[in-house]
Amino acid sequence: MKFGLIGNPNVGKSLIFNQLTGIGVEISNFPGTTIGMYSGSVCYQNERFEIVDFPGIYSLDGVSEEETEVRQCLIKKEIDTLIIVLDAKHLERNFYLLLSVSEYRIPAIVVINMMDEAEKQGIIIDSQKLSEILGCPVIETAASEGKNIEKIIPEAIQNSSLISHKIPYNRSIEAGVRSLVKLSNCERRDALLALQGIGDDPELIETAATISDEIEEHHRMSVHQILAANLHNEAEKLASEVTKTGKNEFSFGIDRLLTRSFPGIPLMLFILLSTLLCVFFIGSFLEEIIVELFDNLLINPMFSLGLSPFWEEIAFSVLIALQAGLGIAFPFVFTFYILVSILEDSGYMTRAAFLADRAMHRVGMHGQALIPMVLGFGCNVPAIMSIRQLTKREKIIASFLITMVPCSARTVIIAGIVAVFVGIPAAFSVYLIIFVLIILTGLVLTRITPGDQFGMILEMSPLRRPKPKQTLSRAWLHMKEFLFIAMPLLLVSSVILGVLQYAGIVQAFQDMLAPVMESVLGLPDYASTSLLFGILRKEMAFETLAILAGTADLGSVMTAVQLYIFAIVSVLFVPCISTIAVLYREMGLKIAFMVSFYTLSLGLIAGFLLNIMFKAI
Ligand SMILES: Nc1nc2c(ncn2[C@@H]2O[C@H](COP(=O)(O)OP(=O)(O)OP(=O)(O)O)[C@@H](O)[C@H]2O)c(=O)[nH]1
Ligand SMILES: [Mg+2]
Repeated sequence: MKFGLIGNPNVGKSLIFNQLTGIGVEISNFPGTTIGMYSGSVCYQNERFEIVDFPGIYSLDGVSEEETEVRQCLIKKEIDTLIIVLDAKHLERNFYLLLSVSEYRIPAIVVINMMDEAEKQGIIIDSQKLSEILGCPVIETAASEGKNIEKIIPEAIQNSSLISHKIPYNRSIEAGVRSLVKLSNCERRDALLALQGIGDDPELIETAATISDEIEEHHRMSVHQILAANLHNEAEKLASEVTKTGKNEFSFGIDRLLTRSFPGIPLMLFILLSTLLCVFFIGSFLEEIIVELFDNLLINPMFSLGLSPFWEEIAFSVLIALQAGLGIAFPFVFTFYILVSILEDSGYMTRAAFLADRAMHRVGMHGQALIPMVLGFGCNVPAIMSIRQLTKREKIIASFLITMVPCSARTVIIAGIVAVFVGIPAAFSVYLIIFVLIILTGLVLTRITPGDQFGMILEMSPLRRPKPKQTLSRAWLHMKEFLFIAMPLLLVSSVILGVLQYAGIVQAFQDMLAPVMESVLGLPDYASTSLLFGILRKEMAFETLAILAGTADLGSVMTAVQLYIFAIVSVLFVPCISTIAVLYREMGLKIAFMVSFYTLSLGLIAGFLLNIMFKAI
């Protein structure tokens, strides 16, 4: 038996999935967290059951990749029982999806989650009545408190049933569906989709087109619009039948402050700047401690061992790699993710996205494109994966812009090199340069990329107090990736680098590129090797610089200007290999190549211009 958790974005599906399976998929107070499907297993009475966490969707008759993916899964009957998760505070909107799902004739149970918040807002829900209307079990839960989660699986196994509630569609739609079912011998659900032009059977689509043309002519509305209106009306009716709303939402007043241009925008700048300052301060404080411990306890004692030059080179490379990885990246990455998790879980991120929306429109993208951009601050890889929901034109623009967004690894470079060795104002100026370049790139691409620009409603996450446990576990989820993927990669690369250095190959490579490094960028020759390693993972540009310079105290071997230029070039220069790989998968070779070429040129040109400018001063 296979269960599927289905529901709108941000209703708590992944939290429920984690609690049922013990797996730790990412959860956050930001719509669209889950990208793709996660599968896990849950044990009940000595039997194992599979459970799938679907990405959040608003409807099943859209054309976005997520909606298509979920729809296909339901059509192919890959799921035996659906667990439909609703947000108790937004039943009306959530019922829209529930009603569309009911057409798929899959046994289901309904989980009304977020009951804790609904109760606080004085919303009373008659779940008994809802269960009677729908003809399937309804459970009230509060996943953040673990309330009633244990009831979900037993109920789904024993009592799940088809939703018997019928949606009163417009008469001409019902007539159209009936004739299509008779003519093409298809299922009712397929007829409903075919009338909207969705489906894989060209014959069915063709027959449906003649019927829908008639309906559309008669109603002067598309079938899609008529169906949506019918579903909306029914969802509204259902919600009013089973809910009683109490007091107004407490966040209303605060929300007005946060989302108005004034004081919203100054507040946003303040919050974002303070977040970066915290990363810089806490990160450098922790960094100093770790670097010193490494120097005193491991690196200096290693030199007194009297190893042969070859082994000394290797041991030194490994120790410096460990020092750079743990001492430089760890403090910044961890602090960064804790702060970002707090901002997201408090619900502030969607408010910031809302404010930035207007600016984004000028850059040619709508609110929904902001979600990938915000995700990009963490890591560009999931950000690129989440552009699937955008239109082709926006996908192209987003591919360029997201790969320029300073992700956590770039923050490590900016914080670890510029903030520590050059100064905090200089670190902010790097962000400023990047943002100006992102805006300029966006402005140019909007002009030259063909296609329409659409409007889009961005859903606000509720404002809530972040939970320390959840914040820490999210930061840990990202740290795990750093420790188990980045650290081994760094260690292996450092050994290879050590061997190549011993064999003189690194020097030969650097000599070849030395003219570019020295005369164009004003950097020492070994910067070329670091930049190359930075393509593996961005922060490795910084870590290998420390390895090649032979010290984590970069200020003693490079000037402030050199460190600044190095940071700018490595931050802009070619996205990391994982980003290029997802770009290739999502957008094809041409775009992946164009983005890489563009960022490479941008990095080198910016470095060159800065070099000339600093020389002139
Ligand atoms: N107060 C409260 N918060 C909850 C509850 N369930 C989930 N949350 C919070 O709601 C937010 C969204 O939870 P997720 O599990 O990521 O939601 P999702 O439905 O998987 O979202 P998408 O992946 O975007 O579709 C997180 O911050 C959770 O901690 C609940 O019952 N009560
Ligand atoms: Mg999720």
